[in-house]
Amino acid sequence: MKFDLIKKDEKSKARAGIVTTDHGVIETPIFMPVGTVASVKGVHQRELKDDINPDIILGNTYHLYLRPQTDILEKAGGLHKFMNWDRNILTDSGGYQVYSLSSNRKIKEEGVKFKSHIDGSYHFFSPENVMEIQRTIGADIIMAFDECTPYPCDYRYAKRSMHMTHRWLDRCVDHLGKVPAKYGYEQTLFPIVQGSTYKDLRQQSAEYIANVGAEGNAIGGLSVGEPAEEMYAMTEVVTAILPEDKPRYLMGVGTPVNILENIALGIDMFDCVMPTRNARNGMLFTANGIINIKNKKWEADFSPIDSMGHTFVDLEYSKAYLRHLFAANEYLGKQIATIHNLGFYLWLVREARRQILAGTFREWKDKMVIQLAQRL
Ligand SMILES: CNc1nc2c(CCNCc3ccccc3)c3nc(N)[nH]c(=O)c3cc2[nH]1
Repeated sequence: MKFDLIKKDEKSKARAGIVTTDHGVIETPIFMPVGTVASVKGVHQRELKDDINPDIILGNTYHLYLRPQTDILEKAGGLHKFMNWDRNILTDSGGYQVYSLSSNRKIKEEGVKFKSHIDGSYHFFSPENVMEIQRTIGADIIMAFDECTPYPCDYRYAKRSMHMTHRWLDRCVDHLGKVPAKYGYEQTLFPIVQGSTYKDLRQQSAEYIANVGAEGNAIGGLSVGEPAEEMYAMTEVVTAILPEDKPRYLMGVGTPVNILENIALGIDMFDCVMPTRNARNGMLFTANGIINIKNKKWEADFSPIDSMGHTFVDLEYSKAYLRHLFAANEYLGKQIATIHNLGFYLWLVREARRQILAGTFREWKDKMVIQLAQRL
C-alpha cells in the first residue's frame, strides 16, 4: 500500500490524499460503507458501484468468522470473490464486535473467549488467530486485534487496557509475518491507538503506534459515548503525533458533523453504521439537516427526496412516496433510504476533498456544520 498526500489545508489540519492498494485507489477523505456480513444491507454491489461508488467497503472478522465461516471463504478464494466486489475491503479485527455483540465474553492476556450471538457456541479470539482469519478473508486493509476500552472507565483500567492492546499489537505484527497472504495480493495491517479520554495515555499510545511504522494508523476507543468535544480533543492529541505521511482512520465515526470536524483535525478515513442503520428507520441525512420520512408532514409532499440529487433515488422518488413505503413496511423503502444516505455520506466527504483542493475547506466546513444541524 502507498499513500500520496496531495494537499494540506492552510487553515486546518485537513488533507486530501490517495491511498493505492492492489484493488485500486482510495481518494481521501473517504467514508467506508459498512458491509458487516458481506453485504451493505439492502444494496446490490452493482448499485454500490454505479450509484454510490465507494472506493472501499468494510467487512467484519467477528461476523464472517461465525458465518459463512472461514472454510467457505477460503474455498471461494476470499471475500472479494465470494461477494463479487473487486474494489478495496477493510476488515475490523473483531475485538469491538465481541465487546458490543457477544453476550458473555471474558478478556484475558491470551485473548477473548466469547459466546456466538448466533447459536450460543463458545469461541476464542487471540491476536494470532485473528490475523489468520483476516488472511483468509483477504481484506486489503486489516485491523490489529485490540481492546476497545469501554467508556467511561477509570485511569487505571484505561492504562492497563492500553498496554494490553500494545502487547496484542506486537503479537499481531509478529504472527502476520509468519502467515503469508493467501490470494496473491497485499494486505496491510493498521495498528489502533487507545488510551480512552486520558490525554497522557493517548499520547503514549500514539507514540507506541507511530513507532510500529505501519502503512496506515487507526484511532480506536472513541465514538463510544464520550461527548463530541472529548472525541475532538483526543483526535487532536493523536493526529499531532501520528506520522503525517500515512493515512489516519478514526473508527466508528460518525455523524456528518463529526466527520467534518475530524477531517479538519487531520483524519482521512471514516466508517459508521449510522447512514445504513438509520436509513432502515426512515432517518434521511441531507445537506440541510435530517428528515424523518415517517413524519406526517411529508404525506403529500411530492417534491424529490433530495433536490441535490446525489444518487438516482433522490430525483426519481418523492418524499410522499418514500413515506408511504415506510408506512406500508415495503422493503423498497429501506433500500431507497439506504442508497440516499450512503450517497449523501459519500458526497459529503467528496465535497470536503474538493474544498480542500480548492483551499476553501475551512469556510465551507464552518457553514456546513451549521446547516447540517437543522431539523427539517
Ligand atoms: C461506533 N463507534 C465505534 N466503533 C468502533 C469500532 C468498530 C468500527 N466499525 C467497524 C465495523 C466493521 C464492519 C461492520 C461494522 C463495524 C472499533 N473497532 C476496533 N477494532 N477498535 C476500536 O477501538 C473501535 C472503536 C469504535 N467506536
